[in-house]
Amino acid sequence: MTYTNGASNGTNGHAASPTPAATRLRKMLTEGNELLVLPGVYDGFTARIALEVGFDGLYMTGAGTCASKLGQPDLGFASLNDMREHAEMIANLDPSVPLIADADTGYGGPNMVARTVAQYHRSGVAGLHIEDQIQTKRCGHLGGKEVVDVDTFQQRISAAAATRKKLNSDIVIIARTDALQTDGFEEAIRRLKAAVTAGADVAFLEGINNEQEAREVCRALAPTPVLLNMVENGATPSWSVAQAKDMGFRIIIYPFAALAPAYEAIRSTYKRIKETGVTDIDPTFTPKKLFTIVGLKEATAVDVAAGGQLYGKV
Ligand SMILES: C[C@](O)(C(=O)O)[C@H](CC(=O)O)C(=O)O
Repeated sequence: MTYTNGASNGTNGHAASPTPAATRLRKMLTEGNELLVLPGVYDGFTARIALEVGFDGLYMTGAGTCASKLGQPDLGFASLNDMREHAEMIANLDPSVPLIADADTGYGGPNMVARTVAQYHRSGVAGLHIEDQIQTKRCGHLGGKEVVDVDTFQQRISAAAATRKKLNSDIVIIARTDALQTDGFEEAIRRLKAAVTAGADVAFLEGINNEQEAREVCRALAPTPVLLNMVENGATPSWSVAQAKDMGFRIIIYPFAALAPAYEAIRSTYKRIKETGVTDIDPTFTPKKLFTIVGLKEATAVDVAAGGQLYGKV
C-alpha cells in the first residue's frame, strides 16, 4: 500500500501542511493489514541509512540511545529530555516516514506520562511505547525485572490516551508489558487487555519465549495490533518478517539491527589502526559520500533556492 503525505497547494499559494507522521502510522495500522517493518536506529547517521534503504518507518531504540548518546547500559539512565531530544532530531530528518520511539516507563506518574506524550507529539514522533516496569527499569531481555501493579500500568496508559485526546493527536500509544518474565503469560495478557481498555492502540508483549506465546498474544489481543520486538540473541527466537506476519504481528522492530554491526565494524577498524597503523577503510567512502548520506543534496537545494552558491564546488 502506498501512502502519500497529503501535501497539496492551498488556495493562498502556500503548500498545505503534510499529513502528520502519526496520522500516517495510524492509517497504516487501521486501513491496511500488512506487517510494518521498522529497523532500529540510534542516531542521525543510522536513521539516514535506514531512510536511504527505505522502510515503513523507523524505530528509535532506547537501548541504542543510552549506548550512543550517553555511553551507558539500558538501565534507566536516559531521562525524558535525553530521549525526546534524540527522537525529535530523528523524526524530523524525513517527517514523512513515521518514527516509533521508546518512552520507557513514561518517566514517572500520570503527570510525567502526560508530559512525555505531549513532548513526543510536539516533536513529530508518530508512536511511542510505555511499559509497566518500575522506574529503575532495565532492558526487557535481562533477568531480574520488576513490574508495577496493573492499576499503576493502567494509569500510565490512561494518562497517555487522555493527553493524545486533549492534543487532538494521532500519536500511536503502544502498551508494553514486561510481566511475562515476572508473572507469567496469563498475567501479561491480562495487563495488555487492561492497557487496551485504558486507550492503548497497540500491544507489545516483551520477551516472548516461543512461537506458541507469539501466536497466542496476537489471537488474544485481536483486533488490537501487536508489535514484535525482534531482539537477536535475547529471550525471543530469531524470526523472519514472513514468520512474524504469519504469526499475526502488525509491527516488527529490530533494536539491534544497527548496534551489533556497528560494534563489529568499528571495533575491527580501531584494532587495525592499533595493530597496523592504517584504517584500511573502503576507498570509495570519501568525505563527500558521508555528507551525501546525511543530506548534502537537500542542504544544497535549500541554499540554491535562497539564491546562494555555497556548495557549488563541494
Ligand atoms: C526495545 C528496547 O526497549 C530498546 O530500547 O530498543 C530494548 C532492546 C534491548 O535492550 O534488548 C528492550 O527490549 O528492552
